[in-house]
Amino acid sequence: MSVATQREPFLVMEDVSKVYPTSKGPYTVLDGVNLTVAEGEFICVIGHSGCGKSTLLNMVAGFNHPTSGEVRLGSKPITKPGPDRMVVFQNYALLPWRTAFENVYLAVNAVHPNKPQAEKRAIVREHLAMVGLSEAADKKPPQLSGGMKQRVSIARALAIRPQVLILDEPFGALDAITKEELQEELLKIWNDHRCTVLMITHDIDEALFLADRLVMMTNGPHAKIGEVMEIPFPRPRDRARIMEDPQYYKLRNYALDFLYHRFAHDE
Ligand SMILES: Nc1ncnc2c1ncn2[C@@H]1O[C@H](COP(=O)(O)OP(=O)(O)OP(=O)(O)O)[C@@H](O)[C@H]1O
Repeated sequence: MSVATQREPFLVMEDVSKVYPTSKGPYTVLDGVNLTVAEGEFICVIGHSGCGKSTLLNMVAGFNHPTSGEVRLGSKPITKPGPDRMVVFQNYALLPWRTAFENVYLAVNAVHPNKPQAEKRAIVREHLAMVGLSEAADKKPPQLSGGMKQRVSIARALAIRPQVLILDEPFGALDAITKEELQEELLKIWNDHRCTVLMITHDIDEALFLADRLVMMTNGPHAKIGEVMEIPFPRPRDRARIMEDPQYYKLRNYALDFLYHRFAHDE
């Protein structure tokens, strides 16, 4: 039995479909997506480019709405963005003319305008420290490496203390070593704070290291959830140890087979 079925449903996608109007007529991206996520779960979503992963996560963020069906958090339908759900994008989305500190401060200030300034500054410092960026607080994004910029984005999202952290391929633009470092940091932060995480990735090894469950989407149009894989490795996870586990390769091959044989892309 999955973690989600053992616990109260927290985030629910119920029969979600999305149709975009296009010049060639209606284009059905998602068709009947159902997923129940428990509070504190770490979910990775994988699927070929264009199948609708961002469309789905944007509905959880509240930037986009289902054409039919419903996305609920707690028992409330999600209708608009809110500080209970924060998004980290692949391209960081930082203000380049503001320092790392200011980028995080602006978000904290937007959500807590009435908190005393000293308290807001303390929240910013705490979260920059959490991602190892205390020394770089006064640097602006052009002076930061890709990994550092993504750390600022993660600090900014977490400083709001969201219930759901949505990560849209956050490490896709980083080199392999930086990516592994950030995966370790994200996992440590998640272990300490346990918010619910939804993360899009194209990297099966990343998903196997991070997630409780891997959601595998079929190809679009009319994409849906093909399968959900339970990732059974105990936590805290150690990358070297799980890679020695024979189950690791079984799960990896299963996901690869799903993507490259059963739902191979046409092109
Ligand atoms: N506003 C829109 N109007 C029309 N079509 C759209 C719109 N937004 C997305 N699409 C189409 O919907 C499909 C799904 O897009 P989406 O970005 O959700 O996919 P994805 O799985 O996240 O892709 P990738 O992995 O490349 O980021 C694509 O074919 C895209 O062109």
